[in-house]
Amino acid sequence: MALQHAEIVSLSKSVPETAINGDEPPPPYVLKQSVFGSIDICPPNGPFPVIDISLFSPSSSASQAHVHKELEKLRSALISGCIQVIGHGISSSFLDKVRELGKQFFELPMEEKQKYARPTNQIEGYGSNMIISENQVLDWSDRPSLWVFPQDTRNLHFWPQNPIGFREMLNEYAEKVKFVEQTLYKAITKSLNLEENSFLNMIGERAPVRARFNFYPLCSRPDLVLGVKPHTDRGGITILLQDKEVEGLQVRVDGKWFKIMSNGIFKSPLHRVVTNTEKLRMSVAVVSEAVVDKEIGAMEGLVNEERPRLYKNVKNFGAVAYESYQNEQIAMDAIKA
Ligand SMILES: O=C(O)CCC(=O)C(=O)O
Ligand SMILES: [Fe+2]
Repeated sequence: MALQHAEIVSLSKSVPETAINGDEPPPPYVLKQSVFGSIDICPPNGPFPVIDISLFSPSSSASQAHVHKELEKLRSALISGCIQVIGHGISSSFLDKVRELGKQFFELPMEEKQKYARPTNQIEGYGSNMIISENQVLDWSDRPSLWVFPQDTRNLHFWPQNPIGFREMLNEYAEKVKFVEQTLYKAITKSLNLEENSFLNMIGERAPVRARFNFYPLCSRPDLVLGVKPHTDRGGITILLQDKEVEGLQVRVDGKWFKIMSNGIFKSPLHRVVTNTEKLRMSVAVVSEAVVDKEIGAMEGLVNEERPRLYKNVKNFGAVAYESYQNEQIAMDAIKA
C-alpha cells in the first residue's frame, strides 16, 4: 500500500515559500491531462441542503413528525453526499477562533512550523503531500494533519504550541466535532430504518479521527494547479469548516461514488479545491475512519434481491483511498463486488 512506499522526490522549497515570491508553479505542481477534466473556475456548489441536527438530540422538544421530516431530508440530501449542518451548538465566535489560530500558525516562520514537521513516510505532522512517485502531481497546499481520537493515540509533539492556545482550541474543537459526528452517524442510520448505533458499531469504538488544517497559499497560476486534486474522502463522515471569505471547494454532485456501508444509497462525492491569485484560503477537515483492522461492508438490511451487494467488505479502506488518490483513480472502483 502507498504508505509503505519510500518518499522518492524532494523539492527545494515548500508551497508557501514558492508562493511568497509569486513564482510560476514548479512543474511537479502543474496538472497534466486529468481524467476528471480541466481546472475551470466554476461557480461554487450550493447551497447544500441544510439539516438542523438539534432536532435529533434526545432533549429536543420537536414533534415526532418534525424529526421524521428532518430525517427524510437528511436521507435525500445524502444521495449527493453533502449537507450544511446547523443546530450543532458550536458558537460562531469559537469557530472564528479555530480559523484565526489556524491562520496564525500558518503565518509563523517556516523554521517554527518545521518543529512539527511530518516525518518522511508518516501521515501525521505539518507538511504537504507524501511523495510516492515521480509522476505524482502535487497539491498547492500544506497542512498540519493530527490524530485527535482516540485520545490516547494523540502525538502531542506534532500539536503546535505556537500560537498560544492552539492545542487547547484543537482539543475543544475535536470534542465538539465528535459530538456532531456521532449525532450524524446515528441520524443517518435512523434515516435508513436501522438501529441507530449500527454504523458506529461497525467503525469501532476506537475509530481514529484526524484533524487537517488545510492552507492554500495564493497562486500565480490557478489555471495550472489545484489546491487538492480530485478525491473522495477516506473516512465515513468528514466535517469541514470552510473559510469565511475565500471559496475554492468544488464538489461533483452528479458523480457516481458511493459509501460502502449504505450499499450505495449514500454517496461519497468527488471533490477538489481550486486556488486563486488574491487570498490565502484555509479549511479544517475532521475525518473519521474505521478502526484499521475492522472490516466494513454493507449493513444487514440494505442488501436484498433488488439491491444486491455493490462493494466487497474491506479493511483499512483509508490505504486504498490514499493510493487511488495519488494515482487519480476512484477508490470505490477498487472494491466493487
Ligand atoms: O479545503 C477544502 O474545502 C476541502 C479539503 C478536503 O477536501 C480535505 O481535506 O479532504
Ligand atoms: Fe476531501
